[in-house]
Amino acid sequence: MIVNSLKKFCRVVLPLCSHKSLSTNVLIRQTPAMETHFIGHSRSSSTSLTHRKLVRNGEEKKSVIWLEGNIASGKTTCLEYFSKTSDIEVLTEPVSKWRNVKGCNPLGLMYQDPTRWGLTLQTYVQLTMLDRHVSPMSQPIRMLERSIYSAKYIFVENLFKSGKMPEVDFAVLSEWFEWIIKNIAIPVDLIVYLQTSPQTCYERLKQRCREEEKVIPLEYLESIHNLYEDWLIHQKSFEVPAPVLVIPADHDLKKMLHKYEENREKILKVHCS
Ligand SMILES: Nc1ncnc2c1ncn2[C@@H]1O[C@H](COP(=O)(O)OP(=O)(O)O)[C@@H](O)[C@H]1O
Ligand SMILES: Nc1ccn([C@H]2C[C@H](O)[C@@H](COP(=O)(O)O)O2)c(=O)n1
Repeated sequence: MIVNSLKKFCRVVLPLCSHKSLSTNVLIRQTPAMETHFIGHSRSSSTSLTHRKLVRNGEEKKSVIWLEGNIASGKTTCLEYFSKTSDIEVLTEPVSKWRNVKGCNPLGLMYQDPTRWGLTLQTYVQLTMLDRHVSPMSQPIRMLERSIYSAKYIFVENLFKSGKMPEVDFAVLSEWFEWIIKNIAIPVDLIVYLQTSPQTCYERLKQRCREEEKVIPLEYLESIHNLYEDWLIHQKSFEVPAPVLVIPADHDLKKMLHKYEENREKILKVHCS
């Protein structure tokens, strides 16, 4: 019955979108260490629904950029910076929902007991991120904090690989994820990866002092970091659905704001290409 409802939903949503595939091959341009660089888009995927531009019945083309990075790498701060630009809409992760769904806190529960609550949180993350991905765009460019892809390839994967998610929970989440990306258009034109050291994130996490995250050890951030590097830098773990722009992000705030400005054109060029 759920599958039928989703199929019905797709019949409504999918006609709003047209899919345009990129024909680029893997291209890694070598640059000096710590410089911003692009990593080309690999079409290793088995799905034909990757990399697409959202076109709504003859309206102008819209572009979607995902901002990816470790916990407390500075994604929200970066989005805040770009939110001041006209023509860009910024969607942050719905963390407030993850902390409060009908008075319950799945994020907090997950950190307290990942084996029991990992599935609960990640099911909700999957739903709320999907809602973000298919919501109508109000501007020509959308910058979205993370994605349904990183939820699965980084966070669910980490729970499972570290032995904290039962096999059956992982199997159910995986089937849901595969069904979603096969049947629902998830637009993306560019992935911006804020590349930080786990140590930097650890310090920023402590400084941010989110109650639920007080239990996070450095090793957790190291695991998330390694999964991100394998996915977006080495491109050896999972499908990468768009080209990747890597921005080294260990610098202080002032330098980072400067770097965002330096990269503005590269990021926004995606809309003209
Ligand atoms: N370049 C930076 N240098 C130092 N602190 C930073 C920098 N960028 C962000 N912060 C701080 O680090 C914490 C995490 O940043 P945030 O943007 O919330 O990360 P994320 O959204 O990736 O979790 C916040 O307290 C923020 O003010
Ligand atoms: N699929 C996900 C996505 C995020 N989280 C956690 C990680 C953080 O504690 C919090 C928000 O992340 P941030 O924006 O601060 O990087 O949500 C998760 O467990 N699973």
